[in-house]
Amino acid sequence: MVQIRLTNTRTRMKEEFAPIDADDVRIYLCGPTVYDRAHLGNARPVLVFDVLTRLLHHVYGADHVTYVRNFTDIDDKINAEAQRRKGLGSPLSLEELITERTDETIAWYHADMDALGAMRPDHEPRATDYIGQMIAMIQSLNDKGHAYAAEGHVLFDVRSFPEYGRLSGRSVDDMIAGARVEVAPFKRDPMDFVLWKPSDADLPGWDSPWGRGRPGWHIECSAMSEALLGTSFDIHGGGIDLQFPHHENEVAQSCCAHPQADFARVWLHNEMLQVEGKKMSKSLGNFFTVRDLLDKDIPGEVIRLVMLSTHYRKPMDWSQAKADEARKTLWDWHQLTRDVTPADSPDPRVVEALANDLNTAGAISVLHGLRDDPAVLLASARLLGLLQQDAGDWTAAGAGGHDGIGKLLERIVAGFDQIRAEAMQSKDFTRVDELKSALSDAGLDVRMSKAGVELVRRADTDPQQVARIADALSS
Ligand SMILES: Nc1ncnc2c1ncn2[C@@H]1O[C@H](COP(=O)(O)OP(=O)(O)OP(=O)(O)O)[C@@H](O)[C@H]1O
Ligand SMILES: [Zn+2]
Repeated sequence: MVQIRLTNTRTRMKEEFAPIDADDVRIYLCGPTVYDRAHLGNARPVLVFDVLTRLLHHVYGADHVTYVRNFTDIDDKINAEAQRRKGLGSPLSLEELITERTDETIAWYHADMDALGAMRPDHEPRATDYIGQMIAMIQSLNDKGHAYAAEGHVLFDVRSFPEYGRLSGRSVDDMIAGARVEVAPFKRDPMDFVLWKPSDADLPGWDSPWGRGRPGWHIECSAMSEALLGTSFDIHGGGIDLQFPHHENEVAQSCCAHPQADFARVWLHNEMLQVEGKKMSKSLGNFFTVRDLLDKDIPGEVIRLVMLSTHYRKPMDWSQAKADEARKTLWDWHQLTRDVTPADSPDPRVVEALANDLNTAGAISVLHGLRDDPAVLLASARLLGLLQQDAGDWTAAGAGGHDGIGKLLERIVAGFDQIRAEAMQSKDFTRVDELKSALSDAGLDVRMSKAGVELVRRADTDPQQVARIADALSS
């Protein structure tokens, strides 16, 4: 059997992976808070865990892996959006508006992650369906002396868990010095964190032994992972930004509630997708969504290849040049593997690369060497979720051809028509001529008539150049 090795954040070592139960390998990924569209950074953990799942399926069998990814559907930002809609005069109740917002966000999330070729997890629990389990866990922490109630809140007492800080490698005192922690008069220690808090009368809340309220974010994942995977499971992951405090707090809760169990044995954290050296994030406002890219006719598969070209533990950024390169590669691979039946098994070097701490970049470079063996190329690429059967535009016949160029052409024609109209007014045709020669260089013939501009593809049409022209016209 292939030996998988993974870098465990908990031990800071690359370890040989040995599942608790090879018949049921259990993994949990912290999923999104469903208040808005996923940005490109949010897609990174999804793709990393998708490749991990595919590898586990390959090694242990698809029926012997359980993959859970939650939806956090309790959040101030969700409430704020519902209140905004109410303010705009919606006849729905606040509760209905909250459900409307979370449902639509989950539908977007599914559509966007599907477009990236990510498999749906086996379970996608919503926090609101596990409130009972959260209350029970908080109660048990309270009973064991790890939590205390104060002013309608229940707080976790970090000083009651000597290992607090081990996952992120910091002592409680260092954390207090370095972190911006919420100081509240009812906290015994500034690092104590909320397990339960009161809810305003007009906002969603649940009855509990501590009054009407709602759970803190961290307890959600502790309760949902236990409910679906048990008190000890194999791999828990997310972006490195979650290591502290979210994952540190999950460890504290779960290990104190079940001192005999391991909680998560391996912690897997992906590095950040960055924009000019900073984490792409909603709060910094330096983000674009997966949907933005898809709408610019960048196929999901191109996004996937770009993301997997960098090892998950390295920061990376997105660039048009990377997308162009990936588009070219995929175009080539799709041509090579058209009508090819995949080989029975992938190239062992691809499996080996992935088994070595998910070395996706290494696996991709092996793929580049498989041009002469399309059947093996196809089987191997599929282990990375590439060249899947339903890869969409690349193989679809029709106006767009094989590479999703159709929509780009529509945009270029619209831009061209406008430039031509302006030129007729000003009698300056420089831009029209420039555009015509750029299009010709990109492998498109331009036909102009009274009815408008028509673009005709030649055999040498270069999809990347066409995409660049379309982008330039719409910017
Ligand atoms: N720039 C990024 N690069 C890689 N992973 C990221 C990035 N930003 C967030 N993530 C990951 O995305 C997942 C969903 O996170 P979450 O829903 O908390 O994000 P968010 O709050 O919408 O995003 P943000 O961090 O931008 O405010 C988490 O696993 C998180 O670690
Ligand atoms: Zn979580």
